[in-house]
Amino acid sequence: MRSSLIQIAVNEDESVQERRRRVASLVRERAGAADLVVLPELWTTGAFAYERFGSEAEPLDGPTYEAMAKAASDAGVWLHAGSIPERDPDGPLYNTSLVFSPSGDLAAAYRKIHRFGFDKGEAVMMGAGEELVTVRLPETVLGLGTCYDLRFPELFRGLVDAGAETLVLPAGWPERRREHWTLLARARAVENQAFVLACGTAGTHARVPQAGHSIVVDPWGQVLAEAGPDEEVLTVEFEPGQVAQTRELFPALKDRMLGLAPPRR
Ligand SMILES: O=C(O)CCC(=O)C(=O)O
Repeated sequence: MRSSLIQIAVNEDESVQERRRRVASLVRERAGAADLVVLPELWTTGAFAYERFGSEAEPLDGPTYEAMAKAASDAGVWLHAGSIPERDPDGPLYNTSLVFSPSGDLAAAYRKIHRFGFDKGEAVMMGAGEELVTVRLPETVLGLGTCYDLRFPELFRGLVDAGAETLVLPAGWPERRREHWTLLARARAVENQAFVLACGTAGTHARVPQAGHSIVVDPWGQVLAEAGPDEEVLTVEFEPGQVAQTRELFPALKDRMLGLAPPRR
């Protein structure tokens, strides 16, 4: 299976409309070169451009949905289109990822569960998703997470319990915590014996330099490919059957001890 992670530069000198057009053509260029294309988190606004979340929020089937559905079908690829600031007509904003099939149909939408910012930004401006989401492709089952979710291993265990073999994580991870990004991506791959495809952004927005360094890790924790700091298309070929092989040869997931009693005092 071939996958391309499109590490987009999100800078403030490009309008949302221009970036949407540019990204759609980058996706189209993957026709024949990838089965699955992955984009980063909140690439229309930038993950740290909190002040633009409200003004640039879209309904689920808004302009980014339309452009990405068409790009997926033009290219004939599965497209994890990263995430958008979603405006729910009856509720708050959400940080919502969209996955399209090669015919341009929406295969899944995932609302980010762990919101970043503690007492500001996304954590106060957006609602929290409540549902784990997996997507069955012909070659593998995707499990979806977004950026800050990477810090919460129980989410990925939940996805593995639901059948996930390839964990896909769009992000807008900042440069100042890049070491955590690489370490946690590898940790999630090793502990879940799953592929991790983690696609970040490049550039600087809201004065926050982005880490780039999108990364693909195999179920043994080996880094198959890693991007540099700038805009880049990272393409990797991997063997989805390696998940079952790893889980059979080294069946640590079967040794989980669930429901442990709490300490007595
Ligand atoms: O956890 C981190 O260090 C970064 C998370 C983040 O930037 C996000 O979720 O948008």
